[in-house]
Amino acid sequence: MAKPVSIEVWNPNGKYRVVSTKSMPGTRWINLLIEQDCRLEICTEKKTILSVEDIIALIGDKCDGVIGQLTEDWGETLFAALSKAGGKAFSNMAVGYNNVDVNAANKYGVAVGNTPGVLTETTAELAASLSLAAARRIVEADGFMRAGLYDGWLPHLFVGNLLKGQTVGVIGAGRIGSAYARMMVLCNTVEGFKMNLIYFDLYQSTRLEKFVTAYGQFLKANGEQPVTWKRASSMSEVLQEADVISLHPVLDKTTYHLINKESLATMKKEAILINCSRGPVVDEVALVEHLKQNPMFRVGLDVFEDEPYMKPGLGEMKNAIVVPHIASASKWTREGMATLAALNVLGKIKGYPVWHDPNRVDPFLNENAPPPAASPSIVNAKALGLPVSKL
Ligand SMILES: NC(=O)c1ccc[n+]([C@@H]2O[C@H](COP(=O)([O-])OP(=O)(O)OC[C@H]3O[C@@H](n4cnc5c(N)ncnc54)[C@H](O)[C@@H]3O)[C@@H](O)[C@H]2O)c1
Ligand SMILES: O=C(O)[C@H](O)CO
Repeated sequence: MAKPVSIEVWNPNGKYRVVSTKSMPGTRWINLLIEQDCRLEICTEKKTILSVEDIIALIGDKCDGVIGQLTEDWGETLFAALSKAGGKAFSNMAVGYNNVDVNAANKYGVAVGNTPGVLTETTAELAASLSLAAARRIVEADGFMRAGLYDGWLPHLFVGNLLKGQTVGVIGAGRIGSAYARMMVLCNTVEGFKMNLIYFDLYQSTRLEKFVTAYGQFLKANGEQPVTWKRASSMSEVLQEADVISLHPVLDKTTYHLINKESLATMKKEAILINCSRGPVVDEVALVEHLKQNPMFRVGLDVFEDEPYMKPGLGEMKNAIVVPHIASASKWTREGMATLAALNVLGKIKGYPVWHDPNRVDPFLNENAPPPAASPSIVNAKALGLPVSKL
């Protein structure tokens, strides 16, 4: 028998039982559920990553829906348990759902939600921060100051890279990759870094191309060097040409170890590599070796191959900046992710249709109006034949 797991209960007499495997930021998501007659149980276990057995215990005998986390293994076992308990909905509190076996969810008729859009800019900002920190060696310089090593200005002290006029490469120019590219090239209110853009994606990003073209024209009209863009025909073209490369694809079998010993060898010796997508997109052992061999090559990593661990040697590399998967960690975004995840589950429980455009979820995030009667983003809506909202 599974060990009981500690919980906090909201609205004990609610008709629908919804479980959240973690406490999530904000209270709007809680209020939205309890106003719609849900009994909400939030797991309060102290351990960071719940096991499949813990989650089975949380699901229990009757459960209408679960809000879960990207650290959990949502496969056949959990979807079978949820379905047996009468559950019809699961939502990750994340846009990435490589921890979810969507085929298993389909088999048990469980809708799978994710939280796109609300984290696009926040994640892109962290990728941009890592790019700047790596280019200007901020973490190294901070450590130097704290160690009391600074004894006066020197011409060679922590010389880094000027981004202006260099080329930024983006692999995976979807929502986040495009937002990052726009930040590195141009910006609506300030000048941006005026980098030229090269990107590789399975699909053309015409919106991004238009932005960069318009900014290039603006610069030219003002007597400045225009920025340029190029859609690469292969990832290797980006790796060879770009000075800063940021990874933003989904993780699947086409992107596993996209960056490996061979592809690293094709990059510029002083290139900067940023990963805010998923750890296994990079072969981390090969990366550590590359960092050792190329001290001017720098990386900024938010995600790791075997989270929460780093491969041996990575933590000692001065040319690596490492942060603990915090790219979406702004208050507004995390509260919004919680709201979207809760509404995904609630929508399915209430029999609402699925929102027609998961790239435009703003109406669900407006705190001053009730959310639309729809699930914001269900990734297997088509496979389950769920109706789409006409709102
Ligand atoms: N570090 C974090 O905290 C954090 C936060 C948010 C998202 N993410 C990760 O970022 C990913 C992207 O999020 P998004 O909202 O931009 O998703 P998105 O679906 O808008 O973009 C993903 C892009 O990857 C492209 N792609 C897929 N396979 C590819 C391949 N083989 N080569 C090149 N491009 C490929 C797709 O065509 C798409 O344009 C998520 O799946 C998630 O894993 C991480
Ligand atoms: O996929 C995601 O959403 C991130 O990894 C966490 O925000």
